[in-house]
Amino acid sequence: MSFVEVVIKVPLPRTFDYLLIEAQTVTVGCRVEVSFANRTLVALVVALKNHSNVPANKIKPIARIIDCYPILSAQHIELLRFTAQYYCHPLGETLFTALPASLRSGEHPDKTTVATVTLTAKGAELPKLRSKKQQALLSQLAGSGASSVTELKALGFTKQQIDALQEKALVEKSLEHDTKWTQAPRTINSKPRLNEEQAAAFSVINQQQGYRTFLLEGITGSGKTEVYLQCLEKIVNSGRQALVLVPEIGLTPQTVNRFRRRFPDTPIDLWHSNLTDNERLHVWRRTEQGSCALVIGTRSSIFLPFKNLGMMVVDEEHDSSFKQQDGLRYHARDLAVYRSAHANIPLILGTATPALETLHKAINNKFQLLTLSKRAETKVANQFLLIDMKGQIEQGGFAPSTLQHIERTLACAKQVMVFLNRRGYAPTLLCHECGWLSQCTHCSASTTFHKAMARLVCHHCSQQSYVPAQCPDCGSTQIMPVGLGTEQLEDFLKGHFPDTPISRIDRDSTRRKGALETALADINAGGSRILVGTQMLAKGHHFADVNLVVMLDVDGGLYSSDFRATEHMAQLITQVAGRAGRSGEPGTVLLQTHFPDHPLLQDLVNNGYQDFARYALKERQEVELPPYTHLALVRVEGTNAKLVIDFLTDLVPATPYSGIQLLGPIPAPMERVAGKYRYQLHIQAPERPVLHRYLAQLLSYISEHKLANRVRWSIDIDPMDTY
Ligand SMILES: Nc1ncnc2c1ncn2[C@@H]1O[C@H](COP(=O)(O)OP(=O)(O)OP(=O)(O)O)[C@@H](O)[C@H]1O
Ligand SMILES: [Zn+2]
Repeated sequence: MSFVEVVIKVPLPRTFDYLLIEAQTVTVGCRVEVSFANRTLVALVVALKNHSNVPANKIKPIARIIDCYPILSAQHIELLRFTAQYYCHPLGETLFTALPASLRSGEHPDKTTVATVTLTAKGAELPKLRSKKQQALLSQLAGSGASSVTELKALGFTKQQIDALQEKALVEKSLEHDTKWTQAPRTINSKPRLNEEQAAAFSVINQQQGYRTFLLEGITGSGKTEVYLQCLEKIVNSGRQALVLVPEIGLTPQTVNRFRRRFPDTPIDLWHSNLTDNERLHVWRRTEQGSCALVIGTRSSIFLPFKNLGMMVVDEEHDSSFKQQDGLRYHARDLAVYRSAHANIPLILGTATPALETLHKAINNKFQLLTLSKRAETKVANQFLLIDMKGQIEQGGFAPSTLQHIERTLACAKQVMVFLNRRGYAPTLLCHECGWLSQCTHCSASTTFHKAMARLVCHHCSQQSYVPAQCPDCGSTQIMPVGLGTEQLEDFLKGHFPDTPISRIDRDSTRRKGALETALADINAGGSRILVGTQMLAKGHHFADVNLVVMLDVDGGLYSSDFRATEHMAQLITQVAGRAGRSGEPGTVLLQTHFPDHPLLQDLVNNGYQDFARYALKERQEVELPPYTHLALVRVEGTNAKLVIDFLTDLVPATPYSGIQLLGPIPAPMERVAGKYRYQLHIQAPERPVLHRYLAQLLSYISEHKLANRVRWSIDIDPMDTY
């Protein structure tokens, strides 16, 4: 008798055996249909065996075999097995999380192909068109050759525009996968000559055979991307594929265009959360069949099944968007390290502000440190100025001297960037008479006042309500906004500089499709002179004319209960500051703070992130926090606070476990979100194997616990924040 061991998408940390009837053949990595708890479900075969411990009268046969060929290779299953085990997540859920939705639901892997678009001979003549967008699409294609739909969409083009050109017979779509690109040498467009430091880093990486992780620590604007591009050239020229992981908001048209311009006839695909299910399936298949050379993708592209991967790059490796914050809480950068070691290929982690974990590994020679200490285009470093806000008479959140700086910069025909990491008009409303504050009724948080929408919005559960005309508590009409948001900054600046065009970039202003692309294009064309924005504006952009960067409210990070807060603050300040003075003249960075003498802030602005980070590592070592110890969180939430606390209390053993430190149950920093109470247990160990052994025991204890089904619980390995 033959049996198959399968995983199913259920939250149980185990596999299931089914019987293979004679004449049925199936291999590991194929999907089958099985009956499970009176339902028919898609399952994935992870092993074949001759024996099963399930009694013969209990074992059920497979209902149907879906695939003749495996949809996951053994090597890929191995990566996902590791992921499941490391992140203490059920293997079934892990495998199904990695798969694109269409494959999860049992559809044929070639159910869909999303076209590649090329100019026809008629299109190549670039006829004049009435529609500007269609004209732009034509010239894009003239420059790029065949382009994937995912790429064109990332550049802001739409399906309608592509279809319109097809109707006019100016473009054609082809549906086939082909690997022709691996044979012909690629066209590589002109590139700058690397400076000395870039050349040194490039030659080390380029000579690397097999696995090695490089930390490319290069200050903002030092030309890290240029180093990636030149390293990738060798990979695609040898017919191998590469994955470039970028933060969620790093996938800008500018980034895409940079790769496209350098590799004009190389198949490039994009992977991010806005793809349709069909597009996802298509990119998945293209990587698997080897028909695309480069994927630029966000976090989950780490699970793409490349046929012949030759290199991986993680850009802005410190970015917290690489960590998934629910379900399978994996860190794409950490999995990239594992994956490249297994595939025996080089990995580049690039950043101006390495995560302390990464820096620690580089200092201990687990990773190789490569440094770029000079800006590629500007010779002089930016100047930092701390504006002491104590006792200042603010206008719209700005100190008078800040406004003077802005005025002077505008007068020199340069652009100004104003950064505040809070969207909306004001973070809360206050009743002047009784002290009432606008609070979310479902969360322990205040609701943000959005003036243009005339709504109060909770940024944690998205609940919206009308702005009250009177205080709900005392009936007073003296309700006023307190605190600052980007919407208010824009309002104020428009009043203060009435003739100056201003762009605001945050989640609210860019909700409409194409709005972000339009705003960025406008900034780059020099149309807007003041840019106001949240972190969407902070990273990766190259605005040549920005000469002054103003950061408001940097104090939050200095006094926070989260041990990573200062690290994140320093990264943010450095990244935002790096937007200034990117071409030619050095820029100025103004930080408004109430604590200009704070030692961390002083260290950061006088000695730079490099120095700050090494000092911060020492501090972590002294207080035995990651990366010197390893941390896991058990997070529990539920509508009944008592059940949540009882359950967590019960997980704390009566006698301590050797090598393990427990803290909790403690309330999460935001104790209630969307009506649920949230508590956590911190588990810390100096050695990773000790932590994982303990977690394995804990998991089996939880699986038998009578309260485990009455609350929502999860385990977070290497948590990025404690919220
Ligand atoms: N060797 C070089 N010679 C001339 N220009 C260069 C060179 N290397 C990079 N540049 C240019 O310098 C600018 C900054 O380079 P790049 O974007 O690669 O830096 P980065 O380190 O990736 O920046 P950031 O961290 O801020 O995103 C770009 O306009 C790039 O074209
Ligand atoms: Zn809420």
